[in-house]
Amino acid sequence: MSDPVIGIENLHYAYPDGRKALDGVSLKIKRGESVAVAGANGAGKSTLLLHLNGIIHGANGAVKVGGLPVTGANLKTIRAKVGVVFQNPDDQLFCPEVFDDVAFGPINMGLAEAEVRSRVADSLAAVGLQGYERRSSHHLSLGEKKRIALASVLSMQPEVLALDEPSSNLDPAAKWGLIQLLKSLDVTKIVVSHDLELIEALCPRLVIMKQGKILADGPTPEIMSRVELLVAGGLAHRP
Ligand SMILES: Nc1ncnc2c1ncn2[C@@H]1O[C@H](COP(=O)(O)OP(=O)(O)OP(=O)(O)O)[C@@H](O)[C@H]1O
Repeated sequence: MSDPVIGIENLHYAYPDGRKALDGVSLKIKRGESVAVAGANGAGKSTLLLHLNGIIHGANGAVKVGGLPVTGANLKTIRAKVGVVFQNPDDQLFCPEVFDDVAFGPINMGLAEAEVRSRVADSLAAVGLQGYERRSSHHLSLGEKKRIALASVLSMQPEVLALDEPSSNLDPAAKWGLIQLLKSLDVTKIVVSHDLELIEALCPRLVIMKQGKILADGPTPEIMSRVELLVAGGLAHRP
């Protein structure tokens, strides 16, 4: 595979308390791909995501974004390239007003005020929440908060969007709205999810993780048809 936008080579990670979360993960993702990462609770999916923009770093070059190793020295560049959207928008939104949350990344990138304003307006329009600039993030519905959290990442115009459980706790209409929105975005996507409907609708490629390792990686329809894999990966259960 030529020039992967994400290249992970034999990544190991244990949390400071010694708990092993990743045990030799290798994964290459091409520009423009939309890849789901699934697996049972505790399989290591979120830990993997946190490595992509260096929230966890220090893996000595095991993770590369556009060929650039994710290290402390490269964090600013890496974070402009990879936007991570957390499962819980309250972990992402911390400003009194929506404008400030969505403007935070562009301001941090040193962009001029006019460019910041235009990026905020464009990102809110992209998530269907035009005119929300002066609303309080903390007084929005969960579906709206998730969209604002996405806008706060889109405003940095990342090359890669990494999303942790984007559909969790959304009602069916909000979930399908989000799927259509994500489908319309022309960026590389890595989507951690247990939601088989979302995976089928959004991601042609599916990676299943188990106990810190990759158990399967291939075309979504093919992997979905292998019940034993879904059971082993904690995505389905036998009665
Ligand atoms: N901050 C932490 N400190 C210690 N161990 C942690 C920490 N965060 C996660 N772990 C452990 O690391 C392993 C992988 O966790 P991780 O959150 O990456 O799994 P996951 O696949 O995202 O699970 P879920 O589907 O429940 O979100 C688990 O055993 C978990 O208990």
